[in-house]
This record gives sequence, structure tokens and C-alpha cells, in this order.
Amino acid sequence: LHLRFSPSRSQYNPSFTFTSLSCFMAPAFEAQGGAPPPQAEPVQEQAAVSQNNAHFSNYESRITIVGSGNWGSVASKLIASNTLRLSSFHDEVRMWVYEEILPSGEKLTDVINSTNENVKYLPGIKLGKNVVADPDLENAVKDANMLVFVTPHQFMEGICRKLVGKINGDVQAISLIKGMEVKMEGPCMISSLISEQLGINCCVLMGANIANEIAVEKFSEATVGYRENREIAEKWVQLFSTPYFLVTAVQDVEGVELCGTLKNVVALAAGFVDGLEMGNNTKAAIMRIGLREMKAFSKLLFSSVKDTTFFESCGVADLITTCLGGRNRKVAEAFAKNGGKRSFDELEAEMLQGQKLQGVSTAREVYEVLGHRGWLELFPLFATVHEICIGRLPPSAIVEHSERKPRFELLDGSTQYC
Ligand SMILES: NC(=O)c1ccc[n+]([C@@H]2O[C@H](COP(=O)([O-])OP(=O)(O)OC[C@H]3O[C@@H](n4cnc5c(N)ncnc54)[C@H](O)[C@@H]3O)[C@@H](O)[C@H]2O)c1
Ligand SMILES: O=P(O)(O)OC[C@H](O)CO
Repeated sequence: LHLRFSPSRSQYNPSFTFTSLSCFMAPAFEAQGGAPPPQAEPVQEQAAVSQNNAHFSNYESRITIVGSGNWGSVASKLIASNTLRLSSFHDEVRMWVYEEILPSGEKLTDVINSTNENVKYLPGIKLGKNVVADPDLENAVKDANMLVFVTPHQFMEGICRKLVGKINGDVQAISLIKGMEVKMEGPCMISSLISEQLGINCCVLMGANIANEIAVEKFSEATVGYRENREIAEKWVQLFSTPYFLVTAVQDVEGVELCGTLKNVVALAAGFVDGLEMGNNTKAAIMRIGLREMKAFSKLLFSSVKDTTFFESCGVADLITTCLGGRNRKVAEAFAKNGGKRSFDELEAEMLQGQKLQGVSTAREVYEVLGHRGWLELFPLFATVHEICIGRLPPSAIVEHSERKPRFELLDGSTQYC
């Protein structure tokens, strides 16, 4: 796999990688309906860009990572290796750290800066000497013109509130956060929250990306979702790509982000099945039903979501890896083994050492949307997962309820959602 899909490390150079990447990107662009878009150009450093973002590529971009958990730390390692290698980026990568006092009495930030390791969230992995941990959010972002958001989703509203008026006008952002918020007006994806509150463009990066595996440089893929400006998407691809981390871009922010968000709900269902020892066939059935609900829900919320996105790394591949090896699956398995008698909060605190689950709150948020819109009958798996999480149904309900056939005929143009 490594030989076929990526250059060996000794051969690695940017132009080879990006020529290869543009080949991988071509099918994604072509598959998205109608006439093929212009052929993806190989990305060259300092490539000519359209006038409206010429300022963006004509100087060294400064990167700040907002977040320093398990995935945030791995993202800093990927990015730090590239900023040293590529002249279009400033070497230093600033990483905002939510300050904590370690059992030793030391501050986490001080330990990261002295050991170059996030001893709490990614022990044993060097991040790169050019990563600077900073506990002051305002200071961390003030010089940046590329912001990478990667915190658990429940903290993002508060973080955005603190950042209003504190960032440069020409900043580009990307969100690696899998989750959404539900507001009075309806659901709000995290990239939209960032865009709306801070007035900046925000791409997303999602994929089959269990952080601990990427930390030890095992081959993985990821998907960047972008809205309009492909050159900016390609700059993000450049920033994250390494020989062991292959990134492609698709023009479907909502589709990519909803895949990353909703698969966490399906992973809980897979964990219940594991906890009840129901076997592989049942788990595969749950994953299939879950994928169908992911697609239907995404397309009901955003008619622009593309079918092809579900075949990218952010779609079926992330669903598989999370249902096999993710934290949501693991804690849901323990929940079911305990017959639902120990809460997710308690199990999370005991099993994850400060890391955060996203699936339980996402299941609640999805359930709120389904309830408000009268769609509960259409999404038996999503609805059942939430009802199990809050103790209204036993874990065994996951099969009894999910197998009910959703009644898409209740909707106009029903076939497009199935
Ligand atoms: N870990 C993975 O394998 C992985 C992979 C892909 C995507 N993601 C996604 O990335 C996002 C971040 O996940 P992660 O694994 O980096 O985080 P994590 O699960 O390790 O969460 C812990 C982080 O939350 C921070 N935190 C705790 N309380 C806080 C507060 N009140 N305010 C702000 N921050 C606080 C901690 O300091 C720590 O940095 C999530 O949406 C997750 O779904 C994770
Ligand atoms: O460990 P999980 O369940 O939060 O999933 C991690 C990543 O999202 C997998 O891509």
C-alpha cells in the first residue's frame, strides 16, 4: 500500500507529492457531476494564484493551531514537519494549549515547550522543535494568517467568542473538529460557526484518522472540504500532506463535515453491538444502516451534499475505522457491558484520561434536529442511539429499533435521500 500510493520517505519532495496528489484529486473532481472542472494543476510552491488571494501566497504563512488534545497534537506534528520543509510557510508553529496543571505540579505548556512532547494527550511522540505551546489564546492567534481549529466541538462557541476582533483580517481557517451545534435557528456546523462568528473563510479536514496511528506514521488518508477557492484548499493540502498522510480536496464542505460528525453516532451503535457480543454481521449491518442515515440526514440538511463525498476518506473509510478502533466505540462497548448502568461521563473520565467523546453530544444534537423537523421516524438508528445514551432504552434496543425501515416516502422526492 505504501509503495503504491505514496513515495518512499527517501524520495519525498514537494513537487512529486503534489503532482501525485493532483492525480488522486482528479477522480474526486470529475465524479462530482456534469462537465469535468478544469484539470487540477500540480501545486507548485509560490504558484501563480488568482488576484483575490494573491496576498495569501506571496508571503510566508504563519500557522496557529487552536487546540492541543490527542488529534491537535498529531496535527501539530504533521504541520511542523511541513513548515520546516516548505518555504511558503513560516517555520514556527504556534499551538494554543488549554492550560492544565499536571500531577507533577508543572504546567502542561511548560512541559510541552521543554520536552517537545504533549505528555498528557500524546505521550511518547516528539511534536517538532518548531512547535511552540502558548496558553494565551489571544497571543497565540495574533500573528497568524492560517488558523487550524482542533478542539472538542463543545468548546468552540466559547473559543470563538474570545477570538472576535482578535485575529487578522486576512486569515484563512480550517476545522478538524467533528461535531455540530444546534441553535434556535437550526443546526450549525462548526466550520459555519467559525466563519460566521469570526468573519473568515473556513475549510474542513476530516478522514479515517485515528490520531495515535498517524502519530507513529502509519499510512492514512484524509479529505479537505472547501467551498469555492480551490487554491486555498490546495494550500491546506500542502500544509498537511506527508508521505504517510495523503490528503485530497473536494468541493463539499458540508458533506465532508457531516460525514466526520455523524459517523461518531454510528460508532456508538457499533460499540453497543460489541458490548453485547452480537458479532461481525450485526456490526456490519449497523454500519450499513448508519451510513444510509448519514447520507439521508446530510442531504436533507444541505441539498448540495454530493454522493461521491461518502466514498472519500471522510465518508465510508472514517466510518469503518471509528467503528473498529475509535474512542466512541470503545466507551460505548463499556456502557453496554455495564447494562447502561454507568454513565458515559463516568466511563469517559475513567477510560480516556481527559480526552473527550464527541458522539454522545452529537447524538443529542442530531436528535434535537430530528425532533424539531418531525424526522424521528426517518432515522431509527440515530434516534435509538440517543435514547440508549440517556437511559430511555436498553443497549439491546440498537438492533430492535434500527432494523425498522425508515419511511422516506413521507418526504417529497424521497428517492434522492435513500
Ligand atoms: N483523537 C482522534 O483520533 C481524532 C481524530 C480525528 C478527529 N478528531 C476530532 O478532533 C477534535 C479534537 O479532538 P482531540 O482528540 O484533539 O481532543 P481530545 O479528545 O484529546 O480532548 C482533549 C482536549 O480538550 C481540551 N479541553 C478540555 N477542557 C477544555 C475547555 N474547557 N476549553 C477548551 N479546551 C478544553 C484539553 O485541554 C485537550 O486539549 C474532536 O472534534 C475530534 O472528534 C479526533
Ligand atoms: O476516537 P474517536 O471515536 O473520537 O474517532 C477518532 C477519529 O474521528 C477517527 O477518524
